[in-house]
Amino acid sequence: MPLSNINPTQTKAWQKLTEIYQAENQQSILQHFQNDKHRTDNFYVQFEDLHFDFSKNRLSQKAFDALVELADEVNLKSAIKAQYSGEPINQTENRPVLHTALRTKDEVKIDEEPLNKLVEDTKVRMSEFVQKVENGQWKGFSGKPITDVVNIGIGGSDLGPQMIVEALSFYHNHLKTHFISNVDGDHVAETLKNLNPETTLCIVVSKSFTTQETLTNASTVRSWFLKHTTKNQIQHHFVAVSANIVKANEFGISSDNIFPMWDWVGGRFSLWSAAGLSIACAVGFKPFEELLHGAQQMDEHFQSEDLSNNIPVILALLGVWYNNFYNAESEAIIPYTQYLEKLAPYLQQASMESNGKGIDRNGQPVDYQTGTIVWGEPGTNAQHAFFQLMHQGTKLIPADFIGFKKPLNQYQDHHDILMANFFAQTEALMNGKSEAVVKDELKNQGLNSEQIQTLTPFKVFSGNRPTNTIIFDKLTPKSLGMLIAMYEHKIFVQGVIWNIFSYDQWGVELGKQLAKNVLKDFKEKEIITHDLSTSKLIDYYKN
Ligand SMILES: O=P(O)(O)OC[C@H]1O[C@H](O)[C@H](O)[C@@H](O)[C@@H]1O
Repeated sequence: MPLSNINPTQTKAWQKLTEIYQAENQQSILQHFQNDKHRTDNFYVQFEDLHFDFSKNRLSQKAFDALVELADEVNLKSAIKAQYSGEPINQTENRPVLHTALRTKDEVKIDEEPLNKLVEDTKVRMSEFVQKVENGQWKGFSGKPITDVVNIGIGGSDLGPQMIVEALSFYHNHLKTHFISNVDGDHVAETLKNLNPETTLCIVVSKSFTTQETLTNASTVRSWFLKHTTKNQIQHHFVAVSANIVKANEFGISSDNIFPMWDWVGGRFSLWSAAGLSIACAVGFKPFEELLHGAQQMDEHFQSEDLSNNIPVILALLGVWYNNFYNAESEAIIPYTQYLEKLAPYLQQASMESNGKGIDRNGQPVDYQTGTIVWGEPGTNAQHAFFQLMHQGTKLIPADFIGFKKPLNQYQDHHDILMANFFAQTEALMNGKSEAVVKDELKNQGLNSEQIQTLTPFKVFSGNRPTNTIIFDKLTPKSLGMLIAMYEHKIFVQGVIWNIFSYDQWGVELGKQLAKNVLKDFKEKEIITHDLSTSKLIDYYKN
């Protein structure tokens, strides 16, 4: 059964939400606290070691209830069922969406064909491979063990693995992991500079094995190897992860060295598959399985928990509330750990490639806003960069603050300062600072009344800026798996509500197509018609 096809703005719940918004949008978060003494109990969910507090939002209980009704009215529950049961909910590509099958023990089938064995067999192969590389059994052409692993891929074949590898740095083994993604030759050059071909292993990750950037980078790295070794021995240094075995073979990678990807796993959701081989190489296979286990726990929560107590659903509904009623354009992700430096770039692809769509599931242009702009940086650095705008700017930027109770390294004093900032920022964003308080402070500093009058407006914080607080005990492979699966499901829920297809990405094709034409212009002097502006610019580049 396809996903239901409901314009969200035509639902009863949307009507209700519009009325609630009109009646309540002038109420501050602080007023909501005054109106509801149990707000901190009502607006939080504890699941495993995940503490999710959403009390600091411009949201009354009534608005929250209506948002849950919206999820109900667009048949979210049956959409979740459809996804997990392998129905082709990626309709424009006629594919199921089953990255969740990579982390479940339940039986999963597509058209009566069970997938579990495929998944398990691949995991066994991955585990054996990783073990060999880790313990030095896998040798380079000159008989030396591998010291460096290079992931060559782009988009989903890079961002997820790279983000996780970086996030789990604390758990790394002796292997050094590198990522080459950009077709910019400087990226390859800088990476190869410090590598020894004798001890380097490349994992070429490309679901299609036709991606221009990845093939260009992989060919350059292959040539680098061929300067030092023979064609036959290259097998010691190249493995591939792909759904296109033929193309990977053509590139020169033997079938024994190819790990499968499947069309029922979208690129940006593929880190749980063999696309995560670089993760497993960096931390070992067991921690990789713990990552999957964390994600699987979040899957269970998402599937079985009531909508009103369901963390990804609540996150998604809050996003819709701000995007469609408060007209917020973006949302910030602020992890208070340097390990999650790559979380925002990863979520940009996961979210913006999924929900950056303007055509609904009827094939009609939508007349409401869809995908938000996702951005962010770790705290406290972000505080010294863009928090000025979040505190006093004219834009409403709802933010997720992600923190951990315990640090991974020994510097507890640092962690206390970090977390003090974490709590203080959400407090400041919500409470702001009133004119009266500012005036008092300036008076105490000895300023005269004229000076106080002049300075006060600049020092006032309006507050009322919403945040979610997400706290785990510790950054572990398991908690990381939960966190990432939580955002995956948030994205899915929003796509269902906005009545768009979240799992295709046609919008990336046009640029690729035109780049091929431009390249032809560079190389073959064959003139292709461009618009005047582009022609002039190409001419400038060529001459
Ligand atoms: O894995 P590949 O087939 O090389 O694709 C790599 C990436 O390129 C595409 O253009 C898409 O935008 C991404 O969703 C995808 O992850």
